[in-house]
Amino acid sequence: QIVVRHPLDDIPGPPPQSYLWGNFKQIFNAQSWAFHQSLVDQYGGVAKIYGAFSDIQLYVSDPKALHHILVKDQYVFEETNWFIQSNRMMFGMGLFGTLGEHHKKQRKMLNPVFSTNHLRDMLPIFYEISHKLRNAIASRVKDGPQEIDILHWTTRTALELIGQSGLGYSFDTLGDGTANEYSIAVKSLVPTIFQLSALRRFMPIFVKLGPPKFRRLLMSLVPHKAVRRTQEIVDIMDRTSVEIFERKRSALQQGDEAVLQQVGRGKDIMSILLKANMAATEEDRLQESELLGQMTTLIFAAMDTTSGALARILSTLAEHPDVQDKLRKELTEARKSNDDLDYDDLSSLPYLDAVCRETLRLYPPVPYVTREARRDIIIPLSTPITGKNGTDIHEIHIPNGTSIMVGVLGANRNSEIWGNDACKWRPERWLSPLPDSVKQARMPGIYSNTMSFLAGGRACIGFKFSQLEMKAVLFILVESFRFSSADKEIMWNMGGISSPSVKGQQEPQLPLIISMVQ
Ligand code: HEM
Repeated sequence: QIVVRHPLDDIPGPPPQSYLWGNFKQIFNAQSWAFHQSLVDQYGGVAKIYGAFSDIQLYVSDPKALHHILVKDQYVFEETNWFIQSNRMMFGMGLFGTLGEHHKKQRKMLNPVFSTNHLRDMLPIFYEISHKLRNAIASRVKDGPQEIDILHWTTRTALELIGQSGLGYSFDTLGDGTANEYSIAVKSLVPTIFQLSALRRFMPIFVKLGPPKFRRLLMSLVPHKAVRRTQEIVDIMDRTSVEIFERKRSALQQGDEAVLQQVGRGKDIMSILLKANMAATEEDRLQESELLGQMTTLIFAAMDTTSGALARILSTLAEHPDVQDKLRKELTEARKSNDDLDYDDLSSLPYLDAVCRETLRLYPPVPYVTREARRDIIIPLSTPITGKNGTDIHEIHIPNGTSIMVGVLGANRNSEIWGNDACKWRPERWLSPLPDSVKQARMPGIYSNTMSFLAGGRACIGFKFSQLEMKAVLFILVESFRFSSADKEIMWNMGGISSPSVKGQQEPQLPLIISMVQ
């Protein structure tokens, strides 16, 4: 009998549940939190897991291995083919649809747009929207505490924040009027494509089936409601992007006065990008289709991440009234006059910063991402793991084609790095120097020794933008309102982006009791 050995045979990990599903159902279910955590607790920085048809994959949270996967050897460990191909179909040739040098060229053009200087200009927009949100909630709770689905409001706010400051376009006045077609479409995108998680994996085959028109026809024949809805959503997003883009371009051609008349007053990401692109050398310049592709990419990347993070912070504050009171004290003391705080003052409020960091560490809105080795490669580990045969493993030979789950959650909650209270929400940890183990771990993440915004050339381009918008919203909300838990069990559902719901109910929501601060 011939026994074929696999290079990853010695790596320990949980047994597959079945040949067909491997550990797939344990990894990708809405309540996989404990399973992800157990991979780190039981097996260390690298665990072997099985995908569908028992495809051998790795769950990685070891800092040095992550540095290789996301930074040093990032062009070996690219996004998976199905991710890139399905993103191209949905968002066009934006940052989520390109690889290698092409992606690098787009980042080069986009990075300066996210600079601190531009962010400073966006802060007034963030405040304006936060005040609208405040007024909308105040009108509902002025006569006494009310149960309010805060996710509904953080989602509308997050869309308006990225709409105005990203696209220079207002989708929602945060009033009582009905939502427009675009906001309805974009809000249902993530839940809809979540239903297509398995089908998306066939995208690399699908895109080879002839020209786009033919594929579109084929797509319309697939007997699946979510496929049809995705098509509708993509069409609406595409139509809107083209319309906004044309308006922007014509304003730029008409000159400064016309630019200033627009929502965002020409300070939004797309206006800056368009201007920069016109001034760029031939070699650096992006094509029009690439600029268009960035628009829905930005909305998609910014909306559910930000709204989920804001909702998570508010519900965690509701569970910890002492922290909420302490935070409110910091905010009210900081507001010396009626003015909103400027960029530097808002960014450097220590307790607000600690609350944001701690929530994003413990509850990363994107709990994992996937990558795929595009050739055989060896990666070293910071901490050796014990192989199945009892010997220490210091480096791993990864075969071409292996899928990697980058364990954001696992890395952020590692007790060897963060201490025994790694799984506890404790903002105070950020107010004194972090333990030496955190510095020594050298986690490659771009944000506060965590992986929440990832690392390397595909790390979150909007991470500073996101900090600032969240702080502006939290400043206004927490000084005005008191948040407490409603008598309902909240489930946080793991997915590409995590979202809350009430136990026993499907649709995303997060009810909290809100009252005015007297
Ligand atoms: C709490 C909020 C946010 C979190 C936790 C977050 C997290 C992430 C993560 C983990 C990635 C990597 C995804 C992957 O490789 O598959 C990413 C990428 C990205 N994010 Fe964010 N993000 C947040 C907010 C934002 C905001 C507000 C913006 C825009 C203003 C933004 C724009 C992007 C873009 C464009 C990418 C793609 C980058 C690339 O491929 O080069 N994100 N984000």
